Amino acid sequence: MASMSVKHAIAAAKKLRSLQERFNPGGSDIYPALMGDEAITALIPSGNPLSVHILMFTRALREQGTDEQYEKFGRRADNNEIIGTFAQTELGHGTYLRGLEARADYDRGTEEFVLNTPKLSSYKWWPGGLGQTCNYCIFVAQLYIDNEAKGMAMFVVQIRDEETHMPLPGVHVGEIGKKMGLNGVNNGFLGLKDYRVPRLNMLMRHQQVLPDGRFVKSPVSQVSYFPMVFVRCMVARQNSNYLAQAATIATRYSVIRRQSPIEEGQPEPKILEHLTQQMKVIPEIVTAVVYRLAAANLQNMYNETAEAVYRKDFSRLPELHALACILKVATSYDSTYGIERLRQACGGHGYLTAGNLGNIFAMAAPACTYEGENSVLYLQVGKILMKNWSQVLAGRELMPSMAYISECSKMTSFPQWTGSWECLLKAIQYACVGSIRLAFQSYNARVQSAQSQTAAVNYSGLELTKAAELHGRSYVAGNFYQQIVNSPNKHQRSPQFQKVLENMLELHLIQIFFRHLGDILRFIRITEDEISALQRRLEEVLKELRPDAVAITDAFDFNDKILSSALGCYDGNVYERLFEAALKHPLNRKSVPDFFEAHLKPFMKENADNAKKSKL
Ligand SMILES: CCCCCCCCCCCCCCC/C=C/C(=O)SCCNC(=O)CCNC(=O)[C@H](O)C(C)(C)COP(=O)(O)OP(=O)(O)OC[C@H]1O[C@@H](n2cnc3c(N)ncnc32)[C@H](O)[C@@H]1OP(=O)(O)O
Ligand SMILES: Cc1cc2nc3c(=O)[nH]c(=O)nc-3n(C[C@H](O)[C@H](O)[C@H](O)COP(=O)(O)OP(=O)(O)OC[C@H]3O[C@@H](n4cnc5c(N)ncnc54)[C@H](O)[C@@H]3O)c2cc1C
Repeated sequence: MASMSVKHAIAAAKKLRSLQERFNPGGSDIYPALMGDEAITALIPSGNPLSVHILMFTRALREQGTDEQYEKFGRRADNNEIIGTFAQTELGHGTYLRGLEARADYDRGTEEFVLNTPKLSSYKWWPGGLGQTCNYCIFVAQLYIDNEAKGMAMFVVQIRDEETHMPLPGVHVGEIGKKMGLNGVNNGFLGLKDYRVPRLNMLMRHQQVLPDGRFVKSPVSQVSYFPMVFVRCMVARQNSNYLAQAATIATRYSVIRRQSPIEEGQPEPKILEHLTQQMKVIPEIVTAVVYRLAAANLQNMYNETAEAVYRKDFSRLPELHALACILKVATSYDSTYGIERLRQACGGHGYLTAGNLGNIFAMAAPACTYEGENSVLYLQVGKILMKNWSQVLAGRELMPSMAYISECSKMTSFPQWTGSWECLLKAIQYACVGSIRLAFQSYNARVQSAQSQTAAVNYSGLELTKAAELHGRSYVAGNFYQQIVNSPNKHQRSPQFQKVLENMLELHLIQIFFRHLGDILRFIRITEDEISALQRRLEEVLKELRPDAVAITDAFDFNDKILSSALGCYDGNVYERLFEAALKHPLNRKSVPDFFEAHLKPFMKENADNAKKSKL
């Protein structure tokens, strides 16, 4: 599987290169070409062993290295002359970066760094492509000068000979073993023993070690985390894609499959006529659209911030960090749970490999873990919300994506309930700000009682993660509302198209309202009749969107090869394709399976003989 994936990945990389030349001739930015990568990524169902090379290794060289270092390493990496990965996580640490054990000791006598993974737990563990594909890596280690810790630093490390691909002396490298999915990625392990690299192999755009050993600190230490921010932004797009693929499959299957008459004596309807089936499938279609739009917004913000960081303007880093965390978490959680809901909506056939929903789930699910485990990132956002609440209390302005927090903080109570879109959106935002206020009271009480900030974060963790989740809902729903209601190109849309978009907005807002009804009722009085009215509107908008479900998913424009699903094929010949896939199964090559003579027949005969004996 690994070699097949590498073969496909190389074909993909060549296509990526051609896309890049088409979209971005001579440019070094891979963004425009990545638009095509969702297709490429989908075409390698066991995962792309070059993903981390493309997304992290090349970008770290460009963004963390000096211009000279880019010329020496980055250009060759961009041109795929060398293949690298991003080796940060260790067997013993993934989340707590300050606990990483790999070390780089500066030897001023030879102007080299001596790299070591001192214990088994210090081994790099997980980096994509590390096991078999890569001959280089960005090695993230704690920097030591005269045995004094200086923080994390990144080093360009060659791990395999470029000609023979043999591991170099002092390098212990290999594959970490089978996973739930992505088994074509050859995630690997890496141990280094007294492995020396020249001083100029430390990426020094933001922090430097001078030949005499003097250390020049980065103006903003967090800029070394920037490669992770980029992938978090990409995860938001990638996972909205996976959800869109699963929604396309389940929608098409739901208008082919007929089951259970709704009226006695009537013919069996398409299962999408059942209201409960509509509630399983249509909200996932809308969620895929909502996150694709949010991810596009985030990508633009990343581009702007990356350019600013390149000019040493770090002012937008905190907001990008907060949004990248919130969207990476929300899209990976909601896509993973949504794909499983869509698999279940396809009944037994959803459980067949030929339906491909299991593989899409296995591709989407690890995004809840990699690039920052989701609950850790929620806590990160919770901490940022606490800082921003202090700003609100001090009457200071907040970053644009948190401006609603200031507005809601000035409201002494929630206005008269109208049930309008603005009302629903404000309700979610108001509940978020109420949760932030409560979390802050708990957190601040702990800090005031002499608990350290870290401990206060831990013991307020449940309220902090709730506030972070509601902030994510507020941001995503607010972005969708703006795109549908206030978009500058709204007038270019046909009235019919605008109506479909507004139905999707109606469904998204009501669905989020019901998902967080408990959180909302904690801060807003809403009567039983007002809630029942929303229930009716939910049923109504599902009915309204039912005729558009297939057209919306067709607009995702996934061809059959990408969906790779007998349930979601464009021609709708589901049963023929399921049967065709079944007949291809190796066990169907013979009428009598080998295990009959070897195992089954003796087993049945032994039981028959014992039965006879017991009768005698
Ligand atoms: C269109 C195309 C379609 C798709 C194409 C294909 C796309 C495919 C995408 C995915 C492909 C698959 C590849 C997967 C590869 C996976 C790679 C990895 O997993 S790499 C390893 C990832 N590891 C992590 O993410 C580690 C998580 N831990 C952390 O980030 C940090 O430890 C922490 C944030 C949890 C804690 O940070 P720390 O510094 O230890 O402490 P503080 O929390 O106190 O933070 C201090 C200070 O820094 C600020 N901060 C933290 N992080 C950042 C950041 N990233 N950027 C900016 N600022 C940051 C934080 O807010 C604090 O600020 P302060 O003002 O001091 O309060
Ligand atoms: C498919 C895949 C690909 C990957 N690719 C790469 C790669 O290319 N390069 C790379 O460097 N890494 C890679 N990783 C590793 C990934 O980044 C880590 O797995 C991730 O950062 C989580 O760290 P961990 O595995 O140590 O989990 P842990 O941090 O040990 O998490 C275990 C549990 O502890 C909890 N926890 C941890 N810290 C806290 C805290 N402060 N507060 C509350 N709870 C906490 C977590 O929430 C979680 O529930 C990959 C992982 C996967 C699954």
